Amino acid sequence: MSAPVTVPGLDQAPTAHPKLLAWVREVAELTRPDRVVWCDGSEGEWRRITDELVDKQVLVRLRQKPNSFWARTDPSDVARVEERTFICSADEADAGPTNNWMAPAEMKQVMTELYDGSMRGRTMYVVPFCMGPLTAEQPMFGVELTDSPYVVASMRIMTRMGADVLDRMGADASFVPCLHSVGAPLAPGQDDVAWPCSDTKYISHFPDSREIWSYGSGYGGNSLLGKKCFSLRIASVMGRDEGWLAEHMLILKLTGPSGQVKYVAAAFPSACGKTNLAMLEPTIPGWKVETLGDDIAWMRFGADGRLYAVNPEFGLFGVAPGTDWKTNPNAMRTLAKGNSVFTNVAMTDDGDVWWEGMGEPPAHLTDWKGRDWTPDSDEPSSHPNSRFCTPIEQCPILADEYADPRGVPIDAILFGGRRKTTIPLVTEARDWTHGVYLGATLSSETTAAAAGKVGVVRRDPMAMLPFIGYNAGDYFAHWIGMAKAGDAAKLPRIFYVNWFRRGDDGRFLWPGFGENARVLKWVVERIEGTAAAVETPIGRVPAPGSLDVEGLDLTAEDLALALRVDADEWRAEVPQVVEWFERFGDKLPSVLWAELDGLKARLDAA
Ligand SMILES: Nc1nc2c(ncn2[C@@H]2O[C@H](COP(=O)(O)OP(=O)(O)OP(=O)(O)O)[C@@H](O)[C@H]2O)c(=O)[nH]1
Ligand SMILES: O=C([O-])CC(=O)C(=O)O
Ligand SMILES: [Mn+2]
Repeated sequence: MSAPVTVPGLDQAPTAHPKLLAWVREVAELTRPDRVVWCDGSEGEWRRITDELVDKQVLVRLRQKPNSFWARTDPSDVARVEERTFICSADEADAGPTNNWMAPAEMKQVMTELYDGSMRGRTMYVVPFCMGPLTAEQPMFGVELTDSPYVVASMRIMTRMGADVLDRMGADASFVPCLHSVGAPLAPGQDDVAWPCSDTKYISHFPDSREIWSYGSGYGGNSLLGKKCFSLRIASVMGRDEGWLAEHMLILKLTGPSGQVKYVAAAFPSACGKTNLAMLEPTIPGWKVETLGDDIAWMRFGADGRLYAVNPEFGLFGVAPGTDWKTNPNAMRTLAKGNSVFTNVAMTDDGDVWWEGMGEPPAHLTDWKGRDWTPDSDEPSSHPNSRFCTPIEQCPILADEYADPRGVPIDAILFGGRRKTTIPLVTEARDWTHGVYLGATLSSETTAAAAGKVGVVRRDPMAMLPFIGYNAGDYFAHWIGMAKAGDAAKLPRIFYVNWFRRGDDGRFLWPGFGENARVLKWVVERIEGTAAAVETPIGRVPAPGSLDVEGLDLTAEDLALALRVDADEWRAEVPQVVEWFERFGDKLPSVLWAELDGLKARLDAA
């Protein structure tokens, strides 16, 4: 046991919450920071922290965007580390076959040794935050203790953070304790590096006690603990226990030409198009999209039996490359307002940001590793997982309902992945169970959003593979069971989309982006019963002529290829699904095996 210590700031707590006070003291005594700062989320605090980061050359102030900054990480610390992410449930079976597991006591012992003195020479910030509106009946509080001022600045953008939260917490609200250290203590007089981190990394979750311990990485998904760690991994466990869903989904509001409004949630794996769809500018006249969320949806049934979704986040943490005035003008408008942090993109000579996909590159840039870059350089100027972090309230098409703690009633759920072959542009599930089957067997090619090989097809159920905080077999059963909790007639309809199918020559068959509004239109017309579909072994696809392609520059052949259901390709998929399902043993709901049997029978008859 460490003796009680005096740490400047530790006792200046603007709260009387005994549990919070005790925990902050305990962590300070373990990690030994030079001082403790209780964050109030104010403008002045933001200025102090960003000024200090600019002084230390961790951030560069952008001259072309107001109150915005350029950050470069250590080249080794650029993405989520799934290999180092752990679900430490008391019972190993509760983590299931898709998660890394270690016993909670063992993990705590390992990490306590790592945290011992890990904040020496640094400031420990206390960041009180709330996921979802503070006006919710039961606000979802978290407190992150971190030795990274970059994390504090980013948390202020991504969450509702600061004094209001602490006030609302009072003296007894429960909160999720989130401990984060970059794992790079400084000896007296030792110079700091621009991006401290450690080769040893652990992103650990304790679902039984609802705690998060993160060590060694400063990168977004590993360090902004309100996001993937709390709002998906821990919240999915809360949802299992309390009868709701925490999902990796965007939320959008779609208004059609006759004024009809539909709310759509869509789950695509990381770097597979959520932010783009959430901010879509429809190419078809009379249709309008408004944004509610671009990454996470918490969904629960309302008293009226409908499924309501809330976006727990306060900012956008979007993939930079590919974002441009043509593909996502609303993101560009959001960023133009400033107040943003850009990480691992390139900087122009006049102090703006640049990344691949923005059109003609300038003659000279500073690349994400800080080197001179010209169009002749061998490597891209920006890391493929470089990100913008920007306030969602700056989004010019943010829907009014965003701030409503009741959320919006979801009419359709889309599942989607990145597949070069096999998966058609859009398929409608026959019913809820079939929809859950489509989600449970979702597959996608891996992207740069996680460390590891890119382009490998893997199953990514509901786009939640790296984010389900418990046994995925139980998670499927939870999804199936949701049908009973709600009003069956009012359940969202489920669809499966793929914007990424390619021709033999490697080009995308479907133009995507704003043109995806045409698929949304078909979805709405299916719900309203006005669009035709054909039954296929895998589900319902648009009948010829039912997908609006008027004015679209797309050959009939490419459209047919994008929509095609090829029985041979699907027969090849079946053994992969069998192998996938077998991993869950008797945890897999038998209705999913029955769905697979049905598919096999239909393919045999095809
Ligand atoms: N071809 C094609 N590419 C797309 C489409 N939508 C998005 N992309 C590209 O896919 C990449 C990722 O898109 P995002 O919208 O940022 O993906 P995301 O799902 O929000 O990613 P995370 O923030 O990691 O969860 C970007 O490079 C986009 O340009 C589309 O409809 N067609
Ligand atoms: O979590 C992150 O670091 C970024 C992100 O949104 C994802 O990878 O899905
Ligand atoms: Mn995104």
